[in-house]
Amino acid sequence: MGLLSLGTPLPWEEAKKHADHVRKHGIVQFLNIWNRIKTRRKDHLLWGDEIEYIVVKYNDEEKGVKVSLHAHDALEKLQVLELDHIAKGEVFESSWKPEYGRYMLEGTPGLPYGYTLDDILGVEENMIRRRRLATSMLRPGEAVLTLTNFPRLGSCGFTDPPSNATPDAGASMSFFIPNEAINPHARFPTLTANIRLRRGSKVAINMPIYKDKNTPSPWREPNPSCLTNHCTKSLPAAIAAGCSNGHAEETAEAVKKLNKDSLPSLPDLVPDALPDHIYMDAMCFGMGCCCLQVTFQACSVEEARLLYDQLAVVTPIMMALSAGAPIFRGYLADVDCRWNVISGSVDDRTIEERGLKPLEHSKFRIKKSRYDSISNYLSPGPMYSGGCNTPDVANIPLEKLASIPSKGMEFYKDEYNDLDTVYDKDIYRQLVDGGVDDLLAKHYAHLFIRDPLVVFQELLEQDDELSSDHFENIQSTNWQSMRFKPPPPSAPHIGWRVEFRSMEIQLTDHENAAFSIFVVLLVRAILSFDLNLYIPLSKVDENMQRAHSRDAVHREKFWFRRNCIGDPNRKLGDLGCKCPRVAHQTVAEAVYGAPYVNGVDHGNEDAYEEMTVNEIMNGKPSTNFIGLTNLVRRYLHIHQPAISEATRTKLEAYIDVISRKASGELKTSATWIRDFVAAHPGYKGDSVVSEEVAYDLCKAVENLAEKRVEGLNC
Ligand SMILES: Nc1ncnc2c1ncn2[C@@H]1O[C@H](COP(=O)(O)OP(=O)(O)OP(=O)(O)O)[C@@H](O)[C@H]1O
Ligand SMILES: N[C@@H](CCC(=O)O)C(=O)O
Ligand SMILES: N[C@@H](CS)C(=O)O
Repeated sequence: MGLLSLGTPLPWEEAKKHADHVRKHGIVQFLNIWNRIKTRRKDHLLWGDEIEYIVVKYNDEEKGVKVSLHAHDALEKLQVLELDHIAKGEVFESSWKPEYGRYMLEGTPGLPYGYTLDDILGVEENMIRRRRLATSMLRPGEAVLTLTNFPRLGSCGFTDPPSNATPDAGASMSFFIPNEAINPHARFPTLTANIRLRRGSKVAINMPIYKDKNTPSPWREPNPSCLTNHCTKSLPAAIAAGCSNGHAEETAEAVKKLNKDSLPSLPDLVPDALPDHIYMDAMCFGMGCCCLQVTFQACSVEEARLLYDQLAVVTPIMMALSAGAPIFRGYLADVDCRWNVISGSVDDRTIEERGLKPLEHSKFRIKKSRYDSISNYLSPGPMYSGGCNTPDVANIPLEKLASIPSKGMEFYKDEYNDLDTVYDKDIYRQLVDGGVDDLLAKHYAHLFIRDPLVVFQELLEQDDELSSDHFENIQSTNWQSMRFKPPPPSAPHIGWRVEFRSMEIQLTDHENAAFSIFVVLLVRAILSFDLNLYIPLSKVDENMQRAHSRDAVHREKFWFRRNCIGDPNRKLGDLGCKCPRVAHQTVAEAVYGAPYVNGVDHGNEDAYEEMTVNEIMNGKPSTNFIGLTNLVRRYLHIHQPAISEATRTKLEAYIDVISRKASGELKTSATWIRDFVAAHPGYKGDSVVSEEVAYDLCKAVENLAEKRVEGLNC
């Protein structure tokens, strides 16, 4: 959930006139923050998770399931409860925010978790209590699910209470998504409308259909009956108004041929709808999906930059492992993740920016949607990363660190920052003149090529010393696989944070806890062993696409470093370890249990290769690659005497979930859902997920999460 400012949102024609103002002041606001706290050190490694929920409403007699638009009322009750506690000066155990869908909730811990390993063990319990609390606010017949996508989102009559799509009006002008399904907070409909208007057409998302034994080939989606019933009168106008997307001539032809009594297949009617694909035309199809995000506070800006980079490499791997979205609009898709759907759902680039026409009115050719994988690494490299953890750099002022001419800096920039990312030169100059180094200036000058999408009349003029609203406006509508978050000016106690954003929500709290805790422990291992996970960003992008495909854990390989150990001879004490028992150990001793032998352990220092998820997570003995789960285990092992046996056993149980998902012993959520559909007696092998199948699926997911049935999967 992003910036929730309130006021009168400007329509796109007005908002765009203020884009330069928002950008310019946004950068001034960032510079004010930067110059105030860039040298701040020794913040604690706090962290928190964000869980997104879908609320469904069952009709047990008819075996029906809808998304419940009353979730919004439950959210209001949750927020009142939270505010009551705050008014009494108490901390409430959870915090609740709106999300894009009116049928969604977002819950976080009331306060971020602390940095001890015992703190980590409270996470699952907190998630369980959050689920119970949210459930207690529901109406009869409703349930809270942690399901990445509601399987029939956008199918006929998918909301409770019923509502109709209005393709000739409303924020998204969707054939499938009614306005009522969108959260009424001004941010969400305004984002929706302004993305469409800026783009010059509706968004167009096409996910390949999963070809089952009875799925026709080629598959041309019949016009959904709801489209026929509700929209025939206004359809020609709606298609012409919302759907031209650079195909104006084809659209005009389709409209001419339109016969209201016998509608042709969807691709015949709507030029954006591709044969053999599930077509989606609205922001809700993506932003109405649920994810699991984890935010970390780093001890310093340098450490935050390092974590941003290293974790970015891991985002596709964790996405593949957490895959949970095999069904869209009531059809089985040949993909397992939400990522490309969301990416398409907020793709506000104009035709020129997308490279379909020469640049005339737009300023840049832009390769990616606002929602996508990161485009720049931020850290000059592990050797300068240690921040407050590394005694030998802890006392060097940041200005000096950034200006040290180093082979490392050149190396990381040239070899790994290889996406040739477009950035705004004027903003880059504004940042550099304001004291920001090249890498960070390029990062923000890239994010700031985007226009602000939601501009509130009342918030145009701000005190740039006190507010970061203009900065957050652009920052929070760059939805990338990682987010680098400066401290807000209003909360001086908060430090530099990074947000890990690629994971899909898991069906159970145990799995959500396992994924969150694994990323937390990986952060510890990265910092303790000064790991080096860098590969070229172009390879990270390739990995992101591979992670998206069906059963990527078994069927794909991913680029990864053969050697993750930065400097095997470095002493743990030099990396900030204060424990006298292990501080004298080298990284190689800690990781491999033996001193480093040149060339034997690591081969070519900088090589990367394609590995399966199992190899990346559990190790590849033939190349001595230890695997991320084992690195995490080694981190726990070296601290063994300080960790109680009980804590160690519980942590191992979480690591084990990840390890067994990687090995295929446990199914991903997506595979579990696919298998459920395939085995359902009502499924006809034709890729169609009927409401009856969806009902039983939602019930099964609810039972699994509520532990009414023994963990089928975990
Ligand atoms: N100082 C902190 N250090 C680490 N994590 C924090 C800190 N403060 C809050 N968090 C955690 O960060 C997560 C996101 O909280 P935040 O209030 O930043 O949400 P947000 O603005 O909705 O973020 P985003 O829009 O980027 O997802 C929560 O899990 C919260 O517990
Ligand atoms: N729901 C979105 C994330 C929304 C946000 O950025 O807060 C997702 O699944 O990735
Ligand atoms: N929830 C996301 C997408 S609308 C945001 O507010 O940024």
